[in-house]
Amino acid sequence: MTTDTTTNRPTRNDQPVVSLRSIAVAFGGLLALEGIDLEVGHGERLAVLGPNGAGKTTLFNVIAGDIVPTRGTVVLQGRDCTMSPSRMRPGLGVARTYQKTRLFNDLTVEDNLYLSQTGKQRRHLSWWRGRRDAELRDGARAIARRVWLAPFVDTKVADLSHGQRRQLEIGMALASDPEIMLLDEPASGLSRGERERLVELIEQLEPELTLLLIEHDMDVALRVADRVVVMADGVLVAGGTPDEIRHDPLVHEIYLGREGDS
Ligand SMILES: Nc1ncnc2c1ncn2[C@@H]1O[C@H](COP(=O)(O)OP(=O)(O)OP(=O)(O)O)[C@@H](O)[C@H]1O
Repeated sequence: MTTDTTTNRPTRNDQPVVSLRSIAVAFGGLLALEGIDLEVGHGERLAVLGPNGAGKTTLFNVIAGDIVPTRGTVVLQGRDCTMSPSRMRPGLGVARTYQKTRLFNDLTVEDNLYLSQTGKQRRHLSWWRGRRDAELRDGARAIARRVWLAPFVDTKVADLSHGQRRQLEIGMALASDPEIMLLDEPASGLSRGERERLVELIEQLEPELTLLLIEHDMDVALRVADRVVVMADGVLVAGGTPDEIRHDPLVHEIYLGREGDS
């Protein structure tokens, strides 16, 4: 494996970008994940489906370093990262969004994006040194354009619509220039029109970006993904193309059946 000396990240090769091997996570007596083997390729768009409590967020927490697995190995871009803490993961190319919004409501869109770039300071001091404030301002506005918020750079987050906040959260994650992006229920609580816009936004992100998406909305998940895995009770129970998953009776029983019950 070679390393890009400017970013200190492993460079692209044929290895999977994300490789989880025999992952288990126990919370006391509860096994939230068990025997998870999962590989995600460069630029792949993977949707993770499953009913409440299936283990989807725990899976993301393991990839993002928020949880050290009880057993198993996490390999990101060829590097064993099992024990590396979450603060190191952006340097390994990982960014994520959360179910609950983590924006600064009283600041503008530009200020939020500005600050999300300065967050790199801790991670890439060499990157930060010599950069002028104006460059970071330019960077913030460039990210706003990437997430279709250019007309709102001077708008306070508190005055954005729910959908625009989701767009901004994706922008905040993009600010660390990630190779792997974890989107945790980006469409939750959005109107039909907002969901449509979000799907289009996600679809036009750079094809090189590897994307993992947790989404309860099957329509959103199956449109955005080129591969889907389904979880239930901490294990992977199905996987395939969106079309295969759409017609899988087991998936209907496990996922849609339970969702319909709730
Ligand atoms: N920090 C924790 N401590 C104890 N139990 C936890 C913790 N985090 C998650 N769990 C439990 O682990 C299981 C999996 O939770 P997880 O949040 O990963 O599921 P999920 O598929 O993301 O659910 P949802 O769709 O509701 O977000 C659940 O039973 C949950 O209660």
